Amino acid sequence: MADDLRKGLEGVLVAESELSSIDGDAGRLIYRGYSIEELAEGASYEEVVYLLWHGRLPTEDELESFVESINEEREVSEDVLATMERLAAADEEPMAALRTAVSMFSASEPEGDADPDDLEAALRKGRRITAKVPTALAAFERYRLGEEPVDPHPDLGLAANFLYMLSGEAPDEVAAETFDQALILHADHGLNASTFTSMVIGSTKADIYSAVTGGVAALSGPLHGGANQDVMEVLFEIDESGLDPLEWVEQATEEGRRIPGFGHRVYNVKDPRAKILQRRSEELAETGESKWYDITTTIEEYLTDEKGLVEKGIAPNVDFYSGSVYYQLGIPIDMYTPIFAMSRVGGWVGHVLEYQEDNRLIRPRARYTGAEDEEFVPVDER
Ligand SMILES: CC(=O)SCCNC(=O)CCNC(=O)[C@H](O)C(C)(C)COP(=O)(O)OP(=O)(O)OC[C@H]1O[C@@H](n2cnc3c(N)ncnc32)[C@H](O)[C@@H]1OP(=O)(O)O
Ligand SMILES: O=C([O-])CC(=O)C(=O)O
Repeated sequence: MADDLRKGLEGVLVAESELSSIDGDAGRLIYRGYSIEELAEGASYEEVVYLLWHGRLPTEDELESFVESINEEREVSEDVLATMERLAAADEEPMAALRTAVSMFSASEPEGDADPDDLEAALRKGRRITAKVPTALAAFERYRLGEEPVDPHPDLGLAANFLYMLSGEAPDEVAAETFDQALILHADHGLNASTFTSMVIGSTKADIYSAVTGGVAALSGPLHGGANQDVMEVLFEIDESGLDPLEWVEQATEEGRRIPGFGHRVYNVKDPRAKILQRRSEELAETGESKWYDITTTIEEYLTDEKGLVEKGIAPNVDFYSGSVYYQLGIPIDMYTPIFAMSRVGGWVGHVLEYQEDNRLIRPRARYTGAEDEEFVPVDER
């Protein structure tokens, strides 16, 4: 058995997957062979989820019935709503509320505890989770505002409907398209920490609700999905500091601060999704507030040109520009990471089921560095 220790499992191959592939040196991302740029431009989030789950793009009819099958499952139980209301009143973090909601969804699962080897049933459950996450999240936000939840809109797709359920108003075309694109960009990304977490849970043949709940938990950390909120916090900090963004970033790097939204385990160059989101942020800045876009580009230029971070392989990741996009869409900051989760459900479900087709319990080991041959002394003699 190999004894080399790969901390953080960096570069370790643990599975084969047909879902997505990242070329970290070229800055290229594909979902099942299709470039992220083309999918972001031409597909909808539901289309991409279909692609991830079924291995090919849907026909028009297939897409229509897939969207319908998601829309039919969007309602959440009264128990979930009541819990969202209580958690909102208790000022709970949205990611924690979402984690709780996903865990609760299983209580109203119409197929009950299906056979763990029934992957078709698991996929239907995954579809129910995908459908319900936006409803639970939007309800949580409405309760926080002291408002009643808004029922899902029968004619809107997942992205537009989420914005509708947040505000009670149907979004304009630009907002709906931008948000849909953001969901596509976040849908899958190889064996990132949250996807791997879901796969580990799935590999024990625990159900898909458990696997997705674990995915939400893993995504919440600042080294992973939590970074998009941190980027916006940094932009606020800069704005409130009264410093020129350039001065701020000089000072911050001198203090050795890590800039959220920079660096990635796989990319050594700028993340292709950051490029797309940067363009969206720029477009929104043209008709709205340009401050946030300006600050982010100043930081990026400084870290690239002056600090040479990009030469060291530390470049903007997907989280760097998503914050300013969401902010301009009027989405509350602490919903950014839950939105990431809302999209990544597609990838989590896809990877868990793909792995289970040829399942092997995931169980690595640690090199033991503790004591040997200690003599046990009973507690009353210690
Ligand atoms: C959706 C996502 O999950 S994308 C990632 C979101 N997370 C962030 O944006 C948080 C900021 N970034 C980071 O903390 C890291 O880049 C990670 C966690 C994403 C990747 O980490 P790892 O691959 O483990 O790299 P690691 O943390 O070992 O850093 C390697 C080197 O790059 C430096 N570095 C990494 N990220 C940054 C950063 N954002 N700013 C400044 N320096 C950085 C580290 O200081 C380290 O330098 P050293 O070797 O001189 O000590
Ligand atoms: O791949 C990773 O390590 C992080 C991630 O989920 C992403 O970039 O979308």
